[in-house]
Amino acid sequence: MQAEGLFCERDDRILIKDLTFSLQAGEVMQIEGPNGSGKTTLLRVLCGLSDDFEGQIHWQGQLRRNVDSDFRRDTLYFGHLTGIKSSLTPRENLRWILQLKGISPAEAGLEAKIEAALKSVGLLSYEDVPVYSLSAGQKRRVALARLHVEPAHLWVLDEPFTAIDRKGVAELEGLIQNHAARGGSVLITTHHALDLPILRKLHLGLGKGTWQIQ
Ligand SMILES: Nc1ncnc2c1ncn2[C@@H]1O[C@H](COP(=O)(O)OP(=O)(O)OP(=O)(O)O)[C@@H](O)[C@H]1O
Repeated sequence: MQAEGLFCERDDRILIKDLTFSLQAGEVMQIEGPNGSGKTTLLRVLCGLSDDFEGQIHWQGQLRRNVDSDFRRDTLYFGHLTGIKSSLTPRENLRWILQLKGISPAEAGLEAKIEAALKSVGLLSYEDVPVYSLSAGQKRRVALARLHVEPAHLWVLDEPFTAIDRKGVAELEGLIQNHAARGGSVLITTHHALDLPILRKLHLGLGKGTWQIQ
């Protein structure tokens, strides 16, 4: 993904000014900055969830808006609202999310994959209870199970560690590392100090749209 000359303001406050960067296959980029500096806004802009910006975003060498359906198919967006439905069970949620990506529930091996994903996030024996009866951390874990089953080149993770216990944090770091090692790309916002080898940082300043890449 390449972003060129991004400019973004909200409520007359400039969040991002003249931001240019690229994210290559195998790279993890952490977007950091104080509360309200524009991290979520930037992720939403990059993913096409907000059109309120200036500048250009390219995906696989093409303007992202021209290849929007390819981009969505190849992107996993994990936001503050995780897209998990409370009335469905963890198993049903994963089936539904995969269906949205065009994967048929009848696909060979899919049920075993879903089961393995739920086991990996510590939800074995909770597969068939409605999500509304799970704890806050377990609900986030249902959403994190997507990372095990949903095929996507680009992971966009907005504060994925919220409500996750220490073991879960280490597991998620491992997942991110493996994804990058397989050639995937990751954009992540977190206030947590990440322990990952392939890590660039984009720091957003608070006010006037300043930024810095390390
Ligand atoms: N749709 C919107 N309309 C008006 N203001 C908005 C909108 N979206 C975001 N903002 C404002 O833009 C600023 C940046 O918000 P954003 O959620 O991107 O920050 P953040 O860096 O992710 O913050 P945090 O670390 O607290 O999650 C905030 O002051 C917010 O109120």
